[in-house]
Amino acid sequence: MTGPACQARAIREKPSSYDTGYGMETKADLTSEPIWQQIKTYYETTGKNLVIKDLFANDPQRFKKFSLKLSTPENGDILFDYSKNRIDDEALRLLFQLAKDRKVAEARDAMFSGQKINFTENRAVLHIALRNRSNTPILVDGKDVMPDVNAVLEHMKQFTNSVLSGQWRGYSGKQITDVVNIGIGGSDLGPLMVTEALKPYSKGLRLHFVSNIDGTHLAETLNKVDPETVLFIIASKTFTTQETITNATSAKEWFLGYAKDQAAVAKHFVALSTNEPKVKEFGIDPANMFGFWDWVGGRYSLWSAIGLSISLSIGFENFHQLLEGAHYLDKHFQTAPLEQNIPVILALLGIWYSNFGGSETHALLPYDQYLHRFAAYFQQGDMESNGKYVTRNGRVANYSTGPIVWGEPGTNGQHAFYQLIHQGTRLIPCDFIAPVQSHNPIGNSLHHKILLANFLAQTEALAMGKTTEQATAELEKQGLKGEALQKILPHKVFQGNRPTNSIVVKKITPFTLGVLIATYEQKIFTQGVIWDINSFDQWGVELGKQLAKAIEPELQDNNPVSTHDSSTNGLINFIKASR
Ligand SMILES: O=P(O)(O)OC[C@H]1O[C@H](O)[C@H](O)[C@@H](O)[C@@H]1O
Repeated sequence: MTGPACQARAIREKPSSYDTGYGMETKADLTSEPIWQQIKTYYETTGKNLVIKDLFANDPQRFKKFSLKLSTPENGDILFDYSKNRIDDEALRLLFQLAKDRKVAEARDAMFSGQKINFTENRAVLHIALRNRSNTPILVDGKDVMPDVNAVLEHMKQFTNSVLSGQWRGYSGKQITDVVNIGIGGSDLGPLMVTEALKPYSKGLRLHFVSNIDGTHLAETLNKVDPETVLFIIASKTFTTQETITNATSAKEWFLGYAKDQAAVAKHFVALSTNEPKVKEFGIDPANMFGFWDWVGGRYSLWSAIGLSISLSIGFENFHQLLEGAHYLDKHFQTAPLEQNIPVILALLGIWYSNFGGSETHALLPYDQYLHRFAAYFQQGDMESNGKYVTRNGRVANYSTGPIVWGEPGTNGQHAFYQLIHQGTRLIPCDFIAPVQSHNPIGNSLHHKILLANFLAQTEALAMGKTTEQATAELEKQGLKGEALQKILPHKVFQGNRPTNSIVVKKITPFTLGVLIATYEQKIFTQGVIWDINSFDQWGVELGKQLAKAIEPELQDNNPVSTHDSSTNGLINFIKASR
């Protein structure tokens, strides 16, 4: 056989020098997919001219059509309203086709069945197993991981109960009152975000988190705790992270300065890690180690032993509820048709705006003070997962991938950066998250009524804006006319057409929080599949670590350096001369 047919066969049969991990052929470049071109054309001809206000005016059924309700067994309904977007039936049809053509369902099934989809590290991606409360077997290299998952959960339960009941005592016989989690990145952000979000469920221990290598973080925390009643949790998947090991070593020195007995360490230090030899080397008894596995990514690890501080804060039953909520969402993600699949819809809307509409960022705006670290948590969750320019087939992507994620809780954000969302020159898709019920209905729920009114008003204002006619009428009412009115008028007009999603839960409970976190995790997964990137490695953080290791010894003495670029040399030499 010769000619193009032979060539095509040769291309198909060419052994791949890497494993894409999905058990399927390497994908075509995204922008050369016919569906990509179709969406592009549709965006250019129709999509960019869609006006949310008109879409509502022309379709009384729009909310009904573009919203979904999930009914949880015991935590009320969850409403997902995506009608305030610049989309119509055809845009959605094309986007769902994109998800199909990019094999989102196949990739999802590959993840859930334990395939090593994190091919640059040759690892499965199984945070879903950590919350697989159905206990269906999940195999990695032919071995069911669920017995190990359940054994660690049991260990966490026993330990939590023992500390909370007061059975676990410090070296001088006192009960534990404070827990200090020492970890960074995924070993910090998740437990911190969740313990803050679920504070109303606290069982009484005071929780502290030390992450930064800046000595201030540890010093300020140690000032607040008593060596006789503090428990240090050293949380590190690798147990080699410089910040965490340095902070943990200093914490141990501080502790021994009071306890003066090496044996006391066992009563005040536990480790959460995949690396038993390093845990031992640090001086923590393996009996006080809670393990997990290489198939748990750091930024997906709050469901693992890394969640021990969560369990200590809210009790094991509530931690279990968090897992149940995430599992509930996982089942939705696995079984709902793409057209009714909330994470998939969120992912596709993000792609619509970022790849076709040119948006650069995505705002997460929870109208709940307890969720004040939610956006910070998903900065790592999203940006470390999808901040990649190399595709799975090793090429440089010629399209944008992960967005810049940011946000603050409402209403604080309204008085800070919402101006730019309303009247700035950039397109900023926003997700609003709100609970119907507050944990603190003070003032006969007055506060919460005002909070919810603001959430509703903002999404309405962003979508509908204020026309020239409306603004004119308002100014006239204030007595302005003629030139004076014309001068101020353009500043009072809101174009609107700013897209938002609204997610409303009955209450922020462990279960509903589990649903929310898993929703965004699976959204990130879906986008990574469509963009054809590996969402589960993070090589991009390595270079800075390497260079820091090389620079650190150069800061030992005061001799000027000249081995770097002139800026880095200049900065180092300034620091040396100024200390
Ligand atoms: O848990 P550790 O091994 O200490 O890692 C902590 C963090 O360090 C890194 O540099 C990674 O970028 C993060 O993904 C990780 O969560």
